[in-house]
Amino acid sequence: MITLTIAGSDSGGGAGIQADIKTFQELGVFGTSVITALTAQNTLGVHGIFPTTVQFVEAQLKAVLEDFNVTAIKTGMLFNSEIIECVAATLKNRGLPLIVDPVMIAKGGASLLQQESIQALKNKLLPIATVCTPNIPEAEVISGRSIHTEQELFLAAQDIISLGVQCVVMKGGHLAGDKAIDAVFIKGEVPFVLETNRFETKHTHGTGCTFSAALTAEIAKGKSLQEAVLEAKKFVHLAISNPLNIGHGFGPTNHFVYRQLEGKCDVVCH
Ligand SMILES: Nc1ncnc2c1ncn2[C@@H]1O[C@H](COP(=O)(O)OP(=O)(O)O)[C@@H](O)[C@H]1O
Ligand SMILES: Cc1ncc(COP(=O)(O)OP(=O)(O)O)c(N)n1
Repeated sequence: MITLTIAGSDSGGGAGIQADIKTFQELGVFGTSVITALTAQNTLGVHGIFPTTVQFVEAQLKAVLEDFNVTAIKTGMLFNSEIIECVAATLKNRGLPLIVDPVMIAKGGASLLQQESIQALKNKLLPIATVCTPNIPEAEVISGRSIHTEQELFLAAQDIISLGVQCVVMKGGHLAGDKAIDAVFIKGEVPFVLETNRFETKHTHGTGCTFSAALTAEIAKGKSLQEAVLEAKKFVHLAISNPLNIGHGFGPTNHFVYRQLEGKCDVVCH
């Protein structure tokens, strides 16, 4: 199985391309990459961004797609409208599962997507996406609604599905409470929730990238959306709850532990 991640590089190794490739590897799929931007980043924050030219994004896409039999693709940090439009035009009509993690702002506050690119994300990329995995602030930006209640969460998910996405996973890492809850909306099906205990830690850098990469790996293996989101939730929960304590700030998660524990993790599904 071969996957492709189209995302930014995190020199600190906890998020972006690096988190994706590590996750693919741990889940037994071969990862390829298209790098949209270099970030000078560590556990203390994003210190610089150097975007790739759209011509070179296109060259990387061509090189990977003309040689490898890719079975699922994910996007992360896309940075600007030109890159989004290039990615969407290249992937349109290929019929491959596309997982869009609509990365906008790093936890430290750095902007990883230019504000004026939201329309390109909504109008070009999401209509060809299989799954979109927003956290709550990203879902608010895409849907244009503030999300404080279950009803607002449901309506925001419907708004995103109406853009053409088949499945929306609303990641609840930013919600308060002692549970880490993600709500899964699949077009035409009854929504469900995946729930684990919330692990008290500051080392959550790259959780969203890791979750969406695990989801992509499982979809590449041919798992159903329901099976794939469950396995991705297990992967990220184990990675968060067994921290490595690396760096002086908000550290990365533990990408090794899922394999070491053979994926054993309690997730409540209701
Ligand atoms: N402290 C935590 N304990 C357990 N799970 C968490 C914790 N923080 C986030 N998660 C889980 O990590 C995944 C990524 O969520 P989130 O942190 O919201 O994404 P992002 O990095 O895009 O903001 C979700 O499955 C979420 O429930
Ligand atoms: C290069 C790069 N891509 C994405 C992110 C954001 O990752 P995320 O999983 O949302 O985690 P935080 O950075 O928000 O902790 C990133 N930082 N860098």
